[in-house]
Amino acid sequence: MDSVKIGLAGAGTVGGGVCRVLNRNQEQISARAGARIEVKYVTCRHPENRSDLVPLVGSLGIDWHEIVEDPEIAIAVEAMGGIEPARSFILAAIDAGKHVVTANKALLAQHGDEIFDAAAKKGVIVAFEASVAGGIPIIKAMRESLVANRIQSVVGIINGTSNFILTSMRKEKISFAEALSKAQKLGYAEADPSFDIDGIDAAHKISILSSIAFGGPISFDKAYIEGIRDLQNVDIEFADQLGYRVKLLGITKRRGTGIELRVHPTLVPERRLLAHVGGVTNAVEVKGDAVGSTLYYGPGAGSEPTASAMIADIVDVVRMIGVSSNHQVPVLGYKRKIENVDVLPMGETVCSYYLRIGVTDSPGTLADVSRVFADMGISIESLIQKEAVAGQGSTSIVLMTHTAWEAAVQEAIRRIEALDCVTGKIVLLRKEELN
Ligand SMILES: NC(=O)C1=CN([C@@H]2O[C@H](COP(=O)(O)OP(=O)(O)OC[C@H]3O[C@@H](n4cnc5c(N)ncnc54)[C@H](O)[C@@H]3O)[C@@H](O)[C@H]2O)C=CC1
Ligand SMILES: N[C@@H](CC=O)C(=O)O
Ligand code: NA
Repeated sequence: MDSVKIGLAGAGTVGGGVCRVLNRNQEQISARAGARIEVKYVTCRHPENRSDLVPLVGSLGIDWHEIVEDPEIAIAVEAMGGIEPARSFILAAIDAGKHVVTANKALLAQHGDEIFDAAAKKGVIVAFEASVAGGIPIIKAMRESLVANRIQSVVGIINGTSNFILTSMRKEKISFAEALSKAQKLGYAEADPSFDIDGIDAAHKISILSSIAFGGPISFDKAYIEGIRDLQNVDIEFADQLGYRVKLLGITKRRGTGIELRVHPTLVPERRLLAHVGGVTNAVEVKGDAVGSTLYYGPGAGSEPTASAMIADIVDVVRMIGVSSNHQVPVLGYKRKIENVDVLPMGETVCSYYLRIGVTDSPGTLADVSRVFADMGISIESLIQKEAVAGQGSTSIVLMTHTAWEAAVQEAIRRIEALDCVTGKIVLLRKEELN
């Protein structure tokens, strides 16, 4: 059996997992790939601390240039994370005629155009299954298995860390900080965890999926992004009482001649499958005109689940070595715009809303608030007015709206916050019906 040599830059949670799984399942993987896959060279910042990897790989070093300059290495695997030097490593590897496998969604969301362009010119593959939803084969499903469809929407829980935090806060009643620290210890979080809790990582991922679904370049810069950092327990509890779970969702869907692209904490009806996806697990619902609604579920982060996706890419590349780039699966709908759809401004999206309004406990308050909604043409689906705590003189109105334009809801909030009877900022969460 022939052998294919790979060079791996980055040997942390993900890179370490790639070495372990490749070594453990070497025989099966090689038989399936039709070639023996050998990790010739691994680079990381502190090879002196990675004696565990020594028996698993050819050699360990610090300088990724060695991978790029080694003509024996056919596939450069990037698991360093961040923008630099990951971008330089990938571009140099492409320039040297190597195929690339990466888990780096931040890099692809921001520099994907440059990287895929360079790869197309060189006729090499850039594979990125691990970049979205960890071990779930969502990229493969969307690029290959759903190719017959006009995609209508992609909606998912695509950040394991924030889902882990939300689940722990709700079930174990532990604090946000404690849940985040647990997720970091388990290797789920990004090097900068604000990417996870501020929705940026989910936005990187949904931008990649949106580009695959609808064609055109990756539009991360046009995504609306809101994370879970400011989410309060009281809203998780109200949502529960109303029959919803709060999930951080990545959403991209057709609306008229455009597409919505957004990430925010979302109320998901309890009866939907996505409401019950807990911990680090991810789930993505893809709707196509031919297939209908499909759901992909599995571990969205962690060492070996992510390694599983990277090794699948490595095997795919091994099978394609020598095949002309015209016969390879195209990267995205990329550049050859499949359809002429642009990302809509957030004001032009349509949702139903949960609003919690702090008000003084005085006559006419509810009428004043309701009048603003009526004036803006927003209809209220349900409303709870909490009883005032004795002696405090203030209370909350919690309401759900029917679908409305985001711009109209924002204007209503501006007007309501200006009323004398309203105390403080209104809390807004969006709702998604799903299947
Ligand atoms: N941890 C996870 O569950 C998942 C991570 N990813 C992505 O995989 C990539 C790697 O993530 P982790 O393994 O979690 O990170 P990590 O921090 O555990 O590992 C990073 C590795 O890269 C090396 N490295 C970083 N910067 C370097 C530099 N400038 N020069 C040389 N070596 C450098 C470090 O020494 C370390 O070995 C990131 O792009 C991340 O977004 C993707 C899916 C899941
Ligand atoms: N930090 C990410 C890792 C996987 O992409 C997450 O929590 O989902
Ligand atoms: Na994946």
